Amino acid sequence: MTPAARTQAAIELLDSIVAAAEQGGAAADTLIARYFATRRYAGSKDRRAVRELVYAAIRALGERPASGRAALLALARHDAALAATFDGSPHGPAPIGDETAATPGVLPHWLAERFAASGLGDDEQAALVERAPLDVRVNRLRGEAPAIDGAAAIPGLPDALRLPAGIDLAPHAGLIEAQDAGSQAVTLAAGAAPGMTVLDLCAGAGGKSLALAAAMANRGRIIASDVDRARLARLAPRANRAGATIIETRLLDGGREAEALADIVADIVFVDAPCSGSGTWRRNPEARWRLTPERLERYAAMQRHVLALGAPAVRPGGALVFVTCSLLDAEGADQIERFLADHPGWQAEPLALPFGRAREQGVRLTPAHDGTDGFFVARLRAPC
Ligand SMILES: C[S@@+](CC[C@H](N)C(=O)[O-])C[C@H]1O[C@@H](n2cnc3c(N)ncnc32)[C@H](O)[C@@H]1O
Repeated sequence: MTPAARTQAAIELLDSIVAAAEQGGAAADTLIARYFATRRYAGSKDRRAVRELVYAAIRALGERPASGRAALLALARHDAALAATFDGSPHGPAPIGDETAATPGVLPHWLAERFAASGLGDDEQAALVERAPLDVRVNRLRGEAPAIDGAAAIPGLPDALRLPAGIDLAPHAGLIEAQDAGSQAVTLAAGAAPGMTVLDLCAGAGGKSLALAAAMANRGRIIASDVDRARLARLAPRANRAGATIIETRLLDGGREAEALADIVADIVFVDAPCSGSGTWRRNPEARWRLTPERLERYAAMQRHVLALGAPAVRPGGALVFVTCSLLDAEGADQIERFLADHPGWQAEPLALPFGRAREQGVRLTPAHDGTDGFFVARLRAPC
């Protein structure tokens, strides 16, 4: 592909990413994979260059741009080589005329206000869309850490490694799980130990269920539940590879979850609640173009729902651990304040984690402060 054709491809991809953000369509990575699946003429260097251009534009623009062309014009203003590819050649974009480029920024205006109100200023906001490192968890149920060139330990997390970008993890399936250091740290907050009964209420495909099983040395019982059949179905083969035999899955029927959970008396109920994912935007920065105040309120309502579902399954004196990968108080501290107001006798407990800072009754990890994905976690003790 010529440089101009690469620019045109990035424009087309950004058009579809903008439309998907508006209409709740697929993620940018999926759209990029689909685009190239039908364009076999694009070599690996072309694909990499187009992908980098697309992500550079996504990271540079806080507000959703009007079009892919407006997005790339914003980059071209400060990049003469890119501007030169708008040359009108057969597969390239039309020359730059008198037109409006998108406005650079980190976040949509309304979200910048919500972050500021949640105690996160400009530096914290900027770090939300920087590139994320590749962190993994060594699954001690399968053995010791393999020797990998460039692997670095992460202080405070004995099972974590930070790896150089682009490492192929497939040869280490079962022994190494891709898992951000922040995700590992909040799972430690559960305090899961061998012999316990743990309900992982929103288990998804089981990333944290596997970490809980390792923390429990594969002794005890983990019930991994979720309302999403497809996600939960991915857990069993992963657990198999990881040697985590104590995990049983339980598919929940949305709206009738309480009935399906009625028999459970758990030492720990771990609620990794559905959320905006604002703490993980380093990995999918276009997600900030999707969020609206209405969607945020829907997530907050789901969090209230799953917290209320989890509480009755905690044994007297047991713990309810609430986690979101979000930095917004609406999806963190505010949820805990409300839960405690509605559930007399419950108490938030102090947490000793290798990362994070106290935020009201919980702990918050941020990309700027901790170098991890962003999380909120709180541990609530049930009355005896
Ligand atoms: C943040 S994700 C969980 C990620 C997962 N724990 C992991 O570590 O990979 C939130 C999950 O909550 C699930 N969920 C949403 N509403 C739920 C409900 N009412 N009951 C149980 N799970 C629910 C979603 O399907 C989604 O898989």
